[in-house]
Amino acid sequence: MAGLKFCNVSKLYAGTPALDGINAEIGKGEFVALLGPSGCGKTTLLRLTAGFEVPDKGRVTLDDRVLADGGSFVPPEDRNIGIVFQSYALWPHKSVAGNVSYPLEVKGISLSERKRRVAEALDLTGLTAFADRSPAQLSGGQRQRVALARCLVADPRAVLLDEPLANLDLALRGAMQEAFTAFHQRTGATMVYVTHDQTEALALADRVAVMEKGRIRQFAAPEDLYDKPQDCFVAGFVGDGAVLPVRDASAPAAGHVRINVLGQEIEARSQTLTPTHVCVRPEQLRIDAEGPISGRVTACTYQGGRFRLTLAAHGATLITHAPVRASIGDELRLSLHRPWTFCDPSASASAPVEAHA
Ligand SMILES: Nc1ncnc2c1ncn2[C@@H]1O[C@H](COP(=O)(O)OP(=O)(O)OP(=O)(O)O)[C@@H](O)[C@H]1O
Repeated sequence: MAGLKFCNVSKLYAGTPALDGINAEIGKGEFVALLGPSGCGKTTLLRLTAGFEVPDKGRVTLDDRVLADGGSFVPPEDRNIGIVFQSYALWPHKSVAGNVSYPLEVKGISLSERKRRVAEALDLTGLTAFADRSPAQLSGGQRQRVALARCLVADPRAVLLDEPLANLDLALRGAMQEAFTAFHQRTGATMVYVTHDQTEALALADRVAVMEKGRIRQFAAPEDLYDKPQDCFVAGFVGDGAVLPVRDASAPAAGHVRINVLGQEIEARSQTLTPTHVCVRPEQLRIDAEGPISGRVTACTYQGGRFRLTLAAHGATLITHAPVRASIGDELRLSLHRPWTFCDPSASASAPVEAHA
């Protein structure tokens, strides 16, 4: 399996950029998720990789083979890239084995070789027992696994997955996420997975590219996106919590700053000496009878094993977790523990941003 590289790739629709100068490298065998709000360009980047779209600018390479670059363009059928769609796209009149075998028949592979490769793909996707069933006799998750097996049987150099779990219910999505992870570990395939569901992206991928308005805002491991977001968009889009402007930063030691936030001077983590914002995750804001910050509960929702509290404090909206239910209007004391700061001069210096739940 090969690595994918995007150099300064742009795509315009009617003069409006759907992709705007994408630079990214996806390593051989890496599982990468493209995450972002609707319309940010995730599907366009995937379609461009598959060869269904031609970039207006830039170069796409797979394992050092140029797929698209100015005048040169490799058509989809010659890229050897597998694609799994949300809609499964199975042949209804063919059996599971027949569906999986089809790409090999088209390539003129011999019957014995086809049988061997189909058996291997069915085994990898846990479908051996369903080989003779028709797609109509399968659940949604099983159909999606047939689509995955059919894509893999051709031994693609990379696998692209476009919101493959969007049509499944929550329980099945969880089971399929585990199936994808197990599958990736067994095959070592290079996988690019499009989703607007951050839980799915953070759970599955080695690295996540967070996109907004046709650009990649940050491309990092899930834990780094959550713990060390580089700008207000990523801090607000990934994970829960609040993003607040900071004042009067000073740097006592490398990796640390003292900042003024919520009326307190506190120590925060930082890679910059001049932070403009702080990202406060719920676990960094603790209910603490001795805490210096006062907050009023404005919402309380049960999240299974804990309550999520929304609080108004110093003109900002904060999020924390509590083991017991709180009432709207309760006044709580809070303390803040080593949040992460970053420099994002393009964001408004005074407007607090509430992160996504
Ligand atoms: N064929 C097209 N013609 C014109 N505009 C398009 C076309 N395809 C996509 N766009 C526009 O390009 C932008 C990026 O679309 P894209 O489908 O890549 O977004 P996305 O991040 O995949 O969104 P979603 O999560 O809703 O699928 C959007 O503004 C969209 O309206």
